[in-house]
Amino acid sequence: MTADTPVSFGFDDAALAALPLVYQPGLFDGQVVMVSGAGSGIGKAIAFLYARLGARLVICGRDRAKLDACEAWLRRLGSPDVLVQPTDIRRSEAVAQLFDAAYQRFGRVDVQVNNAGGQFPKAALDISPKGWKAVVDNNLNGTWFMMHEAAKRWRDAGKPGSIVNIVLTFQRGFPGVAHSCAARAAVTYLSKTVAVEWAPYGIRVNCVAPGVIESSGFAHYAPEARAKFSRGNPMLRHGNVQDIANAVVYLTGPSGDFVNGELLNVDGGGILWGELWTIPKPAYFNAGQTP
Ligand SMILES: CCCCCCCCC/C=C/C(=O)SCCNC(=O)CCNC(=O)[C@H](O)C(C)(C)COP(=O)(O)OP(=O)(O)OC[C@H]1O[C@@H](n2cnc3c(N)ncnc32)[C@H](O)[C@@H]1OP(=O)(O)O
Ligand SMILES: NC(=O)C1=CN([C@@H]2O[C@H](COP(=O)(O)OP(=O)(O)OC[C@H]3O[C@@H](n4cnc5c(N)ncnc54)[C@H](OP(=O)(O)O)[C@@H]3O)[C@@H](O)[C@H]2O)C=CC1
Repeated sequence: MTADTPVSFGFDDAALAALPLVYQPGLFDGQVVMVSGAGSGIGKAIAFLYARLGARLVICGRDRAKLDACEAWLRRLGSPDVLVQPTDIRRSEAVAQLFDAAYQRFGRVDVQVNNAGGQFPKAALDISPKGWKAVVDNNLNGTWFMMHEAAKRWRDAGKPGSIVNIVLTFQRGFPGVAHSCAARAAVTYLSKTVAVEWAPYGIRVNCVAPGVIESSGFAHYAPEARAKFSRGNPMLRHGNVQDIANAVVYLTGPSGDFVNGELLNVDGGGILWGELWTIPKPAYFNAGQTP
């Protein structure tokens, strides 16, 4: 491989579409599932799986070309209908338009998966005010606009619903991504709070925390950091995007009917053992060690 060779991470679309199913086909027949960030990585895997289980899909992200490519697969995989609506989740008016379009087309939304998000690796001391705001806006405010809009419409229509927010394993802190750690912890406790407030409306709210999942998101990290990712958990390997998709379906299907306000770590035990550096590991932590 040369420096110019494009690197891709995770399954290609054909491989993703052919993974073995652990759920019954038809499980989501008649239901409408909204997935943000469905044009790539984990979000695409989630959308593919719901399509294979019979759901109609509403997919959003900022990049229409990626969403259009995904739509073609979703139809091929068995989704009876798909709405593509490019949306920046940070813009509350765009989120409202997304819901207007979804209700106009399908008259309902049953499941919302807030997967869109991300960050850049940087030592906390070096994060600029603009960079901090961009990450918090994307991951906390954007997710909130989506959840809020979904829940208002369910309450007004007297219909139940289920939300899953994709966060990250923030529980031990996360050196190199302080902005995202703060935002995802906030989303998790926001979710626990509204899981109670919205229970009277039949709305469940849960979170999934991926550990290191080999996906298109890897491209945002330095090769030196990536090379060590697989050693960041007791299983000494990456997870894959289907691990996360299966967890999301578990929470939103009949299997998750009595699960509410929960955070499900899908990380190979990474919060219990192992270290992950998205920035170079400071020499301080190697002091006194023999090579
Ligand atoms: C966590 C799990 C680990 C897990 C540990 C190991 C596993 C890793 C595997 C992957 C984990 C993932 O989460 S993968 C998911 C990764 N995917 C993503 O991050 C995609 C989504 N990310 C984004 O859209 C962006 O990067 C995001 C940070 C949110 C900002 O988007 P915006 O378009 O609003 O922002 P921009 O206009 O580009 O930039 C705004 C400011 O942000 C700062 N900024 C933005 N990108 C920057 C960069 N690469 N390096 C420095 N600074 C940057 C600058 O200050 C910018 O100001 P100016 O300088 O003035 O312009
Ligand atoms: N892969 C991993 O190991 C881990 C991933 N995660 C989280 O999982 C989620 C998916 O990541 P992954 O698939 O790996 O990486 P990707 O970079 O492939 O996915 C991020 C997705 O979010 C969308 N997105 C980002 N910002 C916005 C926005 N403002 N409005 C709408 N869509 C947006 C992007 O779409 P577009 O480009 O079209 O805007 C893209 O499809 C992210 O929240 C990520 O932080 C958490 C822990 C670990």
